[in-house]
Amino acid sequence: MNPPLALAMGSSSDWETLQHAAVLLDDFGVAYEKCVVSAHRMPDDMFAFAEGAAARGLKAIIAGAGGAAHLPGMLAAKTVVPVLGVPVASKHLQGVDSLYSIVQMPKGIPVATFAIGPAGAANAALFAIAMLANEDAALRQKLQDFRARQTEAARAMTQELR
Ligand SMILES: Nc1c(C(=O)O)ncn1[C@@H]1O[C@H](COP(=O)(O)O)[C@@H](O)[C@H]1O
Repeated sequence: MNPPLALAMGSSSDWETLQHAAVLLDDFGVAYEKCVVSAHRMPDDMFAFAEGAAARGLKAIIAGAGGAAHLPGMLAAKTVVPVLGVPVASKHLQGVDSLYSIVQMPKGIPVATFAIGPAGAANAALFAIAMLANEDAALRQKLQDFRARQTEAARAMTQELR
């Protein structure tokens, strides 16, 4: 069976950020493909990737990119598979450029946009898991268990103050 999710990124340098999504997907036992597919460095490959996404059975694409981050929007332009955009922190503008590039999509081609950096990558994975959980009761239970553990960990924080 083909994996339901893809992690796409503009450069291998984005993996440091996107791996925070991968770790969560691994923990939840959700399969994914991963690739570097830059919109401006390899546009033909990026088009082929996006055009084949639905036929490969992808249910969502988590796309991370930094700087002038065209990738999530360009993928969304070429497929109706939902694209979850992760702004990667950039060297000079700390990822504000990436965030604005991804979040400010003109009306008509949406990209769901997450926070800059590792937290955004992790939340994109959790969001994708929640989407898949709509059709998968076991996965929904895992997500609820994850939330319950997180709540317990947060409650335990008060004890740490003593
Ligand atoms: N934003 C994009 C795209 C794109 O949007 O197509 N392709 C590469 N990049 C970004 O360039 C940054 C620097 O890349 P290098 O580290 O390879 O120089 C990365 O964060 C990547 O996402």
